[in-house]
Amino acid sequence: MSDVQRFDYAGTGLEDSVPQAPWELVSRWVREAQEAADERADVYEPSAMAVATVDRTGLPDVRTVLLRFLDPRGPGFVTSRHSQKAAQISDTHLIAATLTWAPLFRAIRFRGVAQQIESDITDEYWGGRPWGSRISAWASRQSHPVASRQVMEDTVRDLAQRYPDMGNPDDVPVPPDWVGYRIHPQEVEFWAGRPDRLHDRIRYAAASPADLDDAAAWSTTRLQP
Ligand SMILES: Cc1cc2nc3c(=O)[nH]c(=O)nc-3n(C[C@H](O)[C@H](O)[C@H](O)COP(=O)(O)O)c2cc1C
Repeated sequence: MSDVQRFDYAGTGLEDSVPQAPWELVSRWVREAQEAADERADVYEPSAMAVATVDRTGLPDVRTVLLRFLDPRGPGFVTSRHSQKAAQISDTHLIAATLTWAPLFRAIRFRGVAQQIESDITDEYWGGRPWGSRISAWASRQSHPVASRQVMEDTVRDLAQRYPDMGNPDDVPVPPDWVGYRIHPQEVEFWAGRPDRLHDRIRYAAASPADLDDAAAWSTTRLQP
């Protein structure tokens, strides 16, 4: 890695005066990343979010999911109750995540507890997914072993016959393992890359998990890069 390319970061700084609660910045940075992805080839999958959980022995785990819900209660994603992450959430409730937009020199980190998202919200989202994705979700017992790819493809073929694509959101029923989690945060940190690695970091902290727009709950600290 010694020949790694080095280039300076020209992110927009976080001035000393930031909003009292993190919601305004979270929603603005997510929106700006999505707008940048529409306009720039170097910004793609702006919703990709690394989500860390902890198992019952204290061993951390991390994987990428897509940010699918964002409101003042925190960022949310969908997954399977069969997954390793769901088991870890059930065991410890602890969760952290980061959204990183390297070409924009920006990142946001969240730490907090996982909350299950209300099923009317995740069911509605289910109906908007492409038919093939809905079939694949039924076919997969996420994070469990399978003998071969052929086994999965055979399962998909059987399910496609059972739930054919009629072009309707309810062609494929919501599977029982379909679940969404949100990160109800206790800490939110904004990172803005600046020239000469003199980056900006502003951390919002609350005494306990709080809504992102609850001005009374949050205090801010500037951290050294
Ligand atoms: C770009 C990208 C997006 C992904 N989105 C999701 C997602 O939204 N939900 C999900 O359960 N897995 C998603 N995955 C797969 C996960 O990274 C992971 O493999 C899977 O959830 C199983 O993780 P677990 O065994 O730790 O539970 C995505 C992977 C990538 C690379």
